[in-house]
Amino acid sequence: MDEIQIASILKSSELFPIPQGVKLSYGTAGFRGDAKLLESTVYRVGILSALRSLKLGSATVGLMITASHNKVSDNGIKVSDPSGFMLSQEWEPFADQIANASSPEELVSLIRKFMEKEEIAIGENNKGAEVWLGRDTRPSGESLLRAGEIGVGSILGSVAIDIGILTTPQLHWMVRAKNKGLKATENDYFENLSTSFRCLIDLIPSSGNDKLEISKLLVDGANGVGGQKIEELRGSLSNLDVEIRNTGRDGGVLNEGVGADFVQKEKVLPVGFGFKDVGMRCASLDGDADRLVYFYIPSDSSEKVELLDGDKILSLFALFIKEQLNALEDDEERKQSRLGVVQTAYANGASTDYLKHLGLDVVFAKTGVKHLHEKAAEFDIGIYFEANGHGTILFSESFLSWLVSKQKDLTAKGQGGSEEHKAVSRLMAVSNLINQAVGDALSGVLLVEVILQHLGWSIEKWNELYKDLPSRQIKVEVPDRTAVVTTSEETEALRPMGIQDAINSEIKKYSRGRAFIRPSGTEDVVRVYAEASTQEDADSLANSVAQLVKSFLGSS
Ligand SMILES: CC(=O)N[C@H]1[C@@H](OP(=O)(O)O)O[C@H](CO)[C@@H](O)[C@@H]1O
Ligand SMILES: [Mg+2]
Repeated sequence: MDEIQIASILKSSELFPIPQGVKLSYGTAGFRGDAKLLESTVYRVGILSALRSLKLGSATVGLMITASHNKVSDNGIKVSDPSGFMLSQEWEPFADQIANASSPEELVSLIRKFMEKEEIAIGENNKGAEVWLGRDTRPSGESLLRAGEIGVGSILGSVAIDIGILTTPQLHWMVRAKNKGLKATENDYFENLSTSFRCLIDLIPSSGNDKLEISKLLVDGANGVGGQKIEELRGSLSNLDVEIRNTGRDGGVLNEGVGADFVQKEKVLPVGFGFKDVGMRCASLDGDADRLVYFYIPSDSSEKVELLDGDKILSLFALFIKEQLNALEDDEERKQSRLGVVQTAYANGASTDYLKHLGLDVVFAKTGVKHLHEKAAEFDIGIYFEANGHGTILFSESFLSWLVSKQKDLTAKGQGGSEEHKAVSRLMAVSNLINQAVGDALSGVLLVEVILQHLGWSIEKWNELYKDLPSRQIKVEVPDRTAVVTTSEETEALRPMGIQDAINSEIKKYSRGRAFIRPSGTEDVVRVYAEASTQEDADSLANSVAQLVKSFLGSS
């Protein structure tokens, strides 16, 4: 790193002094916290993303300013690798180090060491870095984005491009497309969704179409960016009647009493929905539209909703994909294609039983989509979902090329109209529709909708795939959540010593009891999850485990 470069970082970092007494960690999904304290973090992640681009031959890297389902006064930042996936976990320690560097000099020294270790050069012979920056609708987003731009710009020769207000998955999709040399604008994203949706609609068997009159879908946009983007997309979609509420334009506050996180955790109606909507098919997105859950109001006697969470969306997708694979009649090898599903410890036990019953390979990963994504990528078709509604379907490159050649073969043999050809075409359309980079509520909604139309199913019928075991989640505020250390699958606590034995004794008291604790990676809390055969038991088990957490760790 030469003197001019050092001077550039020293000068710009003076603009963003680090707040006192804040310890930042890249966490489950990037840095998050009170927006007022984040400028220096975003500036520094701007530097990191420029270095990441240089490391990967000046490929485009994405920077997304969002705190997803957190309250509106929070914000956050996450990095999209050139592949469109999350930032490589190998770089997270560096992200932590520079975010916490206490002075401009320390920052420079950390960057210098890291560049040496990673053999990153900034110089005339290299092309500069390119970083695309997006943000959600939070009011703090604009000034944070400027801080990110200044961070990128402090690495000489780098270009920062402001892509504007986007959903997180849109930015990931655009970055992935750009680096694959494909059309990568927001319009291209919309066009890709509407074309592949249309294709799947056209492939619906006519008997499926007759069974169900297409009823209106109600969408809760969490007062965030997702509802606004569906509004933009709606014009180019036929066969989908959708009404969008909580777009954020009608005075509602982001994530307050609305959105996928609220509906999934509280299992009650979001603001803007009422008894007039009994029986309607409803979907809820989160603040940055990478999560999706469905729900309906079963009767007009309570606020409670019937929730169709990420597990149920995963089950619907798995069923549909399996049906298509089964139709590949004459190809034993590909019929055996490895279709696998990935869940976390938060998956409802009944969903896991159901998926295993379907004959699927079910594997578990740690919380956080980066962990699920990695495992799903090991299959020909890997479907992953967190119970909270974040997930997608990954198709391996080799499976996709097989599909392409199979489609050609069948057409050449005059079997263009065969069931097998249709199944191949459906799988190809799904791979285009569903966001291969990250979970995406927009593409998720479209896939759910077209599968329901294909099967001729109502939301109630879909809900009957299996019955959720009653569950309860609680957040416990403690002085130091890092005092909880878990096993790699997060189902057992190794520390504090003795707490797991105490939890086990509680679990034993309940039929189908299951419970675990883990420190949140996005909030300053310890999370408690419990499941049992009745809601009262799940609540009571969760409460007693929460008490244990308080007595072992103290309450704050
Ligand atoms: C129980 C739960 O819902 N945890 C969420 C939450 O992580 P925590 O580490 O539990 O705070 O936010 C993550 C990012 O959105 C998401 O991936 C994850 O599933
Ligand atoms: Mg989100």
